[in-house]
Amino acid sequence: MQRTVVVAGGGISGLTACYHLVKESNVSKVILLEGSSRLGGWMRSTRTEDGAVFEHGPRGIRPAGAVGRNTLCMVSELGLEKDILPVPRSHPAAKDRYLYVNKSLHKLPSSLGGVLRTVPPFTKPLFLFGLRDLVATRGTKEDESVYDFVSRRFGKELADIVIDSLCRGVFAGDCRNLSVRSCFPFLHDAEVRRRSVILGMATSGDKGPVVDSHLIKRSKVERWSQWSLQGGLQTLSEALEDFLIRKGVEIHKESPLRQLERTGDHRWKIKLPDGSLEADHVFSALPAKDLSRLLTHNFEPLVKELQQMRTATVAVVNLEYDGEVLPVSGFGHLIPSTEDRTLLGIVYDSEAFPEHNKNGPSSTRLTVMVGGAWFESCLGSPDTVTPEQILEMATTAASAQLGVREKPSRTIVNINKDCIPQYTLGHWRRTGNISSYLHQLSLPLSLIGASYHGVSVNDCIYNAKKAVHNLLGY
Ligand SMILES: Cc1cc2nc3c(=O)[nH]c(=O)nc-3n(C[C@H](O)[C@H](O)[C@H](O)COP(=O)(O)OP(=O)(O)OC[C@H]3O[C@@H](n4cnc5c(N)ncnc54)[C@H](O)[C@@H]3O)c2cc1C
Ligand SMILES: C=Cc1c2[nH]c(c1C)Cc1[nH]c(c(CCC(=O)O)c1C)Cc1[nH]c(c(C)c1CCC(=O)O)Cc1[nH]c(c(C)c1C=C)C2
Repeated sequence: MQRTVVVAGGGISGLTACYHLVKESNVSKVILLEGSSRLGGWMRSTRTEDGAVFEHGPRGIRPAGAVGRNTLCMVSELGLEKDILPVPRSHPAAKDRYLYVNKSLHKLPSSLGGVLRTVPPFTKPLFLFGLRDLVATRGTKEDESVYDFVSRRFGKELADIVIDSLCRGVFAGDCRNLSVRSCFPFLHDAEVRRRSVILGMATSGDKGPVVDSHLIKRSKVERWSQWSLQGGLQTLSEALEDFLIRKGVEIHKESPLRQLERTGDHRWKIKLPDGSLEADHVFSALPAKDLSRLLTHNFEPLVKELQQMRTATVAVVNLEYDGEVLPVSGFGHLIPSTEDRTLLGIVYDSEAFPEHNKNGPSSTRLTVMVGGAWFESCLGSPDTVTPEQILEMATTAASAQLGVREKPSRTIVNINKDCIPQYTLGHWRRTGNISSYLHQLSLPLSLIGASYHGVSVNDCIYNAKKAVHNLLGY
């Protein structure tokens, strides 16, 4: 096909779209336009001279489900099997997760015994919350906040402690504003199908396509919970970049799109700071807000929907300490908003991926996550808060919550502005309206990226592939 396709945005979504465009189609030209000086977007790892790796964005990918298997297939095709660092489900860094409530750490139950007895910070055994779900009636609203849904089906205590924390640990968001239908579609579907979340999930199975590869089989046999790569997850975006260069994709860094408009002959004209180019089809892998700023007034209905999409800012603080300083082993701990609104949680990175520790004597690496949906109300504008302020909060938290009295030997602070989309109430309607609009106008525009149908790396990769397949008519 004699066509030029432009992919806007070189995060993991845009890179994956280019990957499938050159691998599976005969599009004559693929052009990737990235505004910054590097590819990968939020997938960003710092590698130090003494061998340590620090993640500033995603740090672990789940192998489970259709989306998890799809990512593993791409990893194999890119020749990265040798670089995989798996964490088995039996490892403390997979099964031991903590909540910081009433100024102390509480391990979340990971066995049946723990669910049957009362364990702090809860006032009754967790299975009793489940009994309520089995008898609760089906909800009547088209959409509901995650908080309201869980309070209604499992009770307020579970919503206040567990669900509040979970939403902070995945979306850095407030469960009172997030949509259950869009953030946790399996919960919504389970209620619709079986009237009970527990029954619905017990009977849902894994309906993804049956793809099997050596790596997928290995992930099942070794029962992986999550994985990373030697050199950090940035190794994945770098491998994609190398592949695209080899396949002749035109990659333009420091080329932020300024405007996207239609030409008289139904093509796109893309304005860049130093000129313009034309394309037959555009994949936008940009955050929704950024895309809304590029579209001219002819696309007002689309712009309006995109403008309503919200994001949250997270300050990510990497701390390294000499020696083993943690009082517990595990994945990390989350802090419910009732305990501390500003501090979201702490990941114990060196537990899951000791391979990323510096060479030589033992060390501990932690990541403290700060702000999220509470950033502006607690800390003010991300443009005025200083890295020193954030670092002070992070080291104080490590000291108060984990008893780490030592001074960190290395620190890195990043204020990731607008880094996580917030699927608020009605998100499903907004994405539905956008699809109908693009379809009605037969616009040669595909929207991919974390803004729409899932924020995890797996979701971004899966949805980018699906959009390319839709274009190719698969
Ligand atoms: C702190 C943090 C921790 C996370 N942890 C995990 C985790 O453990 N596991 C997991 O699965 N997921 C995690 N995620 C989520 C996941 O990393 C992201 O959702 C995903 O990387 C988003 O990828 P994307 O390509 O859709 O968007 P982005 O990474 O935002 O990429 C968009 C790209 O578009 C570019 N751009 C913007 N405007 C323009 C323009 N006008 N012209 C050209 N280019 C432009 C940007 O520079 C950027 O490179 C985490 C995210 C964050 C922020
Ligand atoms: C405290 C803030 C955050 C932590 N991680 C993230 C934020 C905002 C981002 C994030 N974490 C996960 C995902 C992907 C979800 C997926 O569907 O694959 C994203 C975008 C994984 C995750 N992390 C935690 C949970 C419960 C999950 C869900 C999936 C899983 O069970 O693995 C817990 C958790 N996250 C953070 C901490 C400190 C923490 C503690 C237990 C950091």
